[in-house]
Amino acid sequence: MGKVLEVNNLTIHIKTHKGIVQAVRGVSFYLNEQETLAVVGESGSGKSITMKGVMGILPKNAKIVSGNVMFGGDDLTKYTERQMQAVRGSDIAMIFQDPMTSLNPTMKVGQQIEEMLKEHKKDMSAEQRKTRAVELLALVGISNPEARYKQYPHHLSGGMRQRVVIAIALACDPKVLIADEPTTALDVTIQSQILDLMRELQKKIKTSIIIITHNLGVVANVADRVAVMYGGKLAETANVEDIFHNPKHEYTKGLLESIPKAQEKGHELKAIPGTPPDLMEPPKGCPFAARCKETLVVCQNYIPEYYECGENHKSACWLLDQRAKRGVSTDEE
Ligand SMILES: Nc1ncnc2c1ncn2[C@@H]1O[C@H](COP(=O)(O)OP(=O)(O)OP(=O)(O)O)[C@@H](O)[C@H]1O
Repeated sequence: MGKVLEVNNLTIHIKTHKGIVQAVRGVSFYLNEQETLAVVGESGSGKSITMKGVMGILPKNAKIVSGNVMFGGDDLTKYTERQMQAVRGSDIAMIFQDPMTSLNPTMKVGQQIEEMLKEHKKDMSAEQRKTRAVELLALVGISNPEARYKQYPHHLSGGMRQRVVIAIALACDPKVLIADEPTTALDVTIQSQILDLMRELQKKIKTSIIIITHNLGVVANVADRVAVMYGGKLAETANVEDIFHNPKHEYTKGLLESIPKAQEKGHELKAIPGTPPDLMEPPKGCPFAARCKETLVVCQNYIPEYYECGENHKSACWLLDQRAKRGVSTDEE
């Protein structure tokens, strides 16, 4: 399967009045055609800034320091803002956390879908746009789409609004859809409906999807592969089965223990003790060392490289080093 997007060694710094935040520190990943990749990590791990870097919508104080974003044979980091505007929406679309902030409250939902078409599909007639808008509303599972087309966002429930946001994002058949926490603003039942919808849509329209979330639990049924981020770096990437059944990074294991299990009554949730590192002064060694139960001295001082743990499976953990495996101390003591 071909790669639709490839990010290599992306490094992004954010300038603040207190200093420079090293928000993304040499992140590399790829997205295959028709695949769903989940990027998972606690708040502040750098997920959103990474994707904003990919989309060319970084805040003004943020800058790509190095690395590239390869899409269709081009490096998007070299594109001008005008070129990126053409890419956004038509080739790569992004959905944000809160559907209410992405929708225009003063415009009917049908019109909002048509705006997207007007911008990117200039040869469509008004009639074709309307037909397409209604078709898209139906595609995202909105019943009675003809009537909904004429309604304003406040007429719709939260789940419906999120469906409209997805319809707008899909209007121009993007090759890649990036969904940033598409479900946090919604209740759990709606969350799973939206994720099911994304799964279904992927089969129908063959888009590649990146889902950004802090909740590893919600991606179990939707993702093909998972990239776990921590402290501005990727900790582990693997197929979803391996992440759940054969995790290699202590951070991934910690995230798994903190997933609420609905069936198990009295299941004790174990939040990972401690807090993520300050990215203004990132630790010298493994970013997770300070919270890791298995930490070695080497972890404090040197950043681990990525160890191959199987097919599509890489983890940045010193415990996977042959020396640690043989019981030889990699510590300096
Ligand atoms: N506009 C900004 N100005 C300054 N620092 C920022 C800005 N946006 C993000 N950061 C910092 O960059 C780092 C990465 O943030 P990012 O939003 O990418 O994390 P995240 O993993 O997506 O978290 P969340 O799930 O809370 O969105 C954090 O340390 C954050 O405080």
